[in-house]
Amino acid sequence: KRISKKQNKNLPPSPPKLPFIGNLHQLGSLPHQSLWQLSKKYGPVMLLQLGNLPTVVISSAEAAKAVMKTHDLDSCSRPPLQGAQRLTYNHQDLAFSPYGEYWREIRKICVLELFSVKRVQSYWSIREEEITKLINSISHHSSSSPSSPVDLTEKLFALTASMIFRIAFGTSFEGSDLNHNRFNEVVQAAEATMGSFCAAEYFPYVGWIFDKLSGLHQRREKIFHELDSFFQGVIDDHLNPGRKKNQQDDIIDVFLKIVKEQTGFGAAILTETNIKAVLLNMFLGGVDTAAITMVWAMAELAKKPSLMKKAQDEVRNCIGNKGKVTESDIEHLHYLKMIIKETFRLHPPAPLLLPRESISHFKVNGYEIYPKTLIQVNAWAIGRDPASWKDPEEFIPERFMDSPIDIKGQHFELLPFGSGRRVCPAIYMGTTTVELGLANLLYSFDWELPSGMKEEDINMEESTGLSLTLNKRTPLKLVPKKHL
Ligand code: HEM
Repeated sequence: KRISKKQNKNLPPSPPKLPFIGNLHQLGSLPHQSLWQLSKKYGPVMLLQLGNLPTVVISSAEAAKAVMKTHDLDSCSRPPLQGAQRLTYNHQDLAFSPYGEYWREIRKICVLELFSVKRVQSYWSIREEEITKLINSISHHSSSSPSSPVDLTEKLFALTASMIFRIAFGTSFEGSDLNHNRFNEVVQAAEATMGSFCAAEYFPYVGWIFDKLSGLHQRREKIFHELDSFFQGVIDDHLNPGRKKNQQDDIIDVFLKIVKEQTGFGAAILTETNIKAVLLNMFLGGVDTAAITMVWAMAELAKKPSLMKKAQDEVRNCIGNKGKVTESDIEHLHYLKMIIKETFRLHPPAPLLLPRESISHFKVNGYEIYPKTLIQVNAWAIGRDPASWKDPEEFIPERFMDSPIDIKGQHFELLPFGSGRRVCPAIYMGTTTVELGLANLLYSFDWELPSGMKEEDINMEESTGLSLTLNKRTPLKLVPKKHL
């Protein structure tokens, strides 16, 4: 109804829709790819009707700049997604909270206190210790069964989960109530239920019935209670005066100090619920994204051994016999940084970023965008746009050799972390993890394909589903040969 009232206005082009579901059936199992195909026909600013939700899809650097820079303030809210509502304590987190006083306050705390360069650097020893554990476990595998492959996907997810766990809670999995596997399962399940098809999102009034029948509602409740009681347990433990404190503040210590010292937090008061909601963002935002990036980078290098060798020569010439790469070495690894940018271009971990919602009326490329429209920026499509990239399907890190393009949201042809007010607040934390992890894998081992496999056999398909992040469909398995 809302759209038909505006029929005489200049709305973005739309593919034909079906009654009731609109364009939902056109999303397919890989929405970013389906939307990319549709954008080739309907243009870089396209209007879809997803059930009840008018949705504008942005698929060019120029249109992304118009939304995320020129009209950032008009478009920087988040839609009140039902999928995320329960798990974020009614959108009291940072990532899904609507634009307003609360979001500004919590974002300020996160940027200044939790994800600042100084804070992230203070956790250097956690990152280095966890990477040393990973290298030791791969070395052990390589000496006990020299020609068998390791599952790098599994190892790298375990690595990033352990790092974030220690940074957030000050203890490792071994010292906690929840074991490693169960914790990973719960985090993956939380992510899946956030991204999964939630009928209530698209069909208000009746959608909840489908969600009850499909079991989505019950699954979400179960995950919510498990995560909530775990987070509460760790917070209670930190509040216990008899607790033996680490030398260094973990994220819960930092938060609890803010709670204790706060005189006022905007109009409201920061509570334990807010802490739990932001902890959830850290796990859902921080574990998968860095692991996925390392997996894709290793898969691309395994497909192109000459690039793998070039990267190894760089890191080995730089580090010599030191035994491991440390964070201060990273600034010298220019080729590695180009590999990471190229990986982000072809495999942005969040291909559609996070959805935005428009707050006021504005125009993009001459088309009208109305308030309360959902906006999806297709970073995956923009990274493959031939208008911005030569040979876009090819993995060529050298394209960044003399290029000013970086990944921090100032160059709209490359947006792995988004841009504008909603840009990822943890870019430094994410890139540091990826750089250090990859550098050590390349320094410590030569990587071979499992016997009988050729480079062209490596499966580069993306995992299907409506998850917010985009993983490689099959695990990456390579044979490590210890270098030193
Ligand atoms: C390689 C690593 C990472 C990538 C590629 C990534 C990507 C993104 C993207 C695309 C967004 C949405 C931006 C937008 O809407 O324009 C985002 C937001 C966010 N990310 Fe990250 N992220 C990474 C690491 C992390 C880490 C390590 C954390 C926390 C520990 C984190 C926490 C968040 C939060 C809280 C938001 C929401 C910000 C807001 O809405 O104000 N991310 N990230």
